[in-house]
Amino acid sequence: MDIDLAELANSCGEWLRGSGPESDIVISSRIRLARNLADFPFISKASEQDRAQIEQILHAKIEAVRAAGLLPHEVHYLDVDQLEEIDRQFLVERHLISREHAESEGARGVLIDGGEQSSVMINEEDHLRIQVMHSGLDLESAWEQINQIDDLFEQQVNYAFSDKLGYLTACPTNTGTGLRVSVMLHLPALVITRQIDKVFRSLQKINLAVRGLYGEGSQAMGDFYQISNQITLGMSEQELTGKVADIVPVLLAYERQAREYLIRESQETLHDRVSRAYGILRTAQTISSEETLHLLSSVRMGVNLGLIGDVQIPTVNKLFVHTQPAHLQKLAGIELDSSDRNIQRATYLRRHLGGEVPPPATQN
Ligand SMILES: Nc1ncnc2c1ncn2[C@@H]1O[C@H](COP(=O)(O)OP(=O)(O)OP(=O)(O)O)[C@@H](O)[C@H]1O
Repeated sequence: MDIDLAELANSCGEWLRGSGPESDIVISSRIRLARNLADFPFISKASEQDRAQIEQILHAKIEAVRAAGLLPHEVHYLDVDQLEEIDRQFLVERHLISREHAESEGARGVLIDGGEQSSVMINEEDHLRIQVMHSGLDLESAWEQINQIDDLFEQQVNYAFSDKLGYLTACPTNTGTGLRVSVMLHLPALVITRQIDKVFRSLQKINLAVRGLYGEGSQAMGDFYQISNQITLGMSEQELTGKVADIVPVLLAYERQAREYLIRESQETLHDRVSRAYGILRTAQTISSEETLHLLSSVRMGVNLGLIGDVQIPTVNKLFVHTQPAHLQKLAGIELDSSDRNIQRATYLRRHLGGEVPPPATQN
């Protein structure tokens, strides 16, 4: 069950594969379920001993299910409490665990499938947080996959469930279905044309949440936005999935209209913005991750609009993640401080975008 994170760093997670329906704008679709064991207190009230016991029980069940050949893919279990900080950060950048899971303390783990489509966090805010991520707009099959994983766990353990309320969760906002359905959208033209706030205000009015690249409380870096349901009670899983799915075509139409407007009204300015971004990424000698995300966003839009021809979307998507701090260090195989990371990031970008890379220094 061992997984080599350095090897994993070389690949790209499923959600950034850059394929699937509407993948020019819809980066990925994610569904997660919050579940708890009936016989233990919620994590907020659990003792260290409870947490350790929950982790042991769930880990043992996973091993049993795996040994019985009931898990569809190759899976890996990681003891998150025992991981180095950089490895935990790496899993956050990969969107396989949340920042809270990386930063909290005590017995906790994560189950990851080899294709990185699914992961199950143990002892996050709830005892179990199951997630499935697919590239592009693909909520239906993500739902089918997560439903199967959920059924598998439900056959093994006794979930906290009330006939009246549904699944019981640590935070009342998740009670009921325990479901969050989200799509990660790339909306640079709505940002440039300053329409994004208006769009988000309308989404909030219909109870949809808008979050940044790393979920709750995170910034909208690289013009990536997650749109998800805010309510989990009083609606079925299908209705909640439909609510998010129904809004996506509307948002796609807005973003496409904004892109057409930019091309029609200010093509030179747009082309200049995209070309400058590409130029900086191909030539910079030192660059922060924030600036990289910002510039890659323009390049991504430029590729989709045919303004840049010699780089593909999967490459750009990969660069969004590979230039994050923990990935850079995993790829380099050494720990780097912030200023060395900026140099390493610039070198990595030049190498992957066809810029000039100096030959390795020779020793006399
Ligand atoms: N569509 C998506 N594609 C890729 N990653 C996603 C997507 N939606 C959410 N994530 C990632 O999942 C993680 C958790 O996100 P977030 O905090 O919004 O949701 P959550 O699991 O519902 O947690 P909470 O209960 O705190 O609301 C974050 O790293 C986030 O970036």
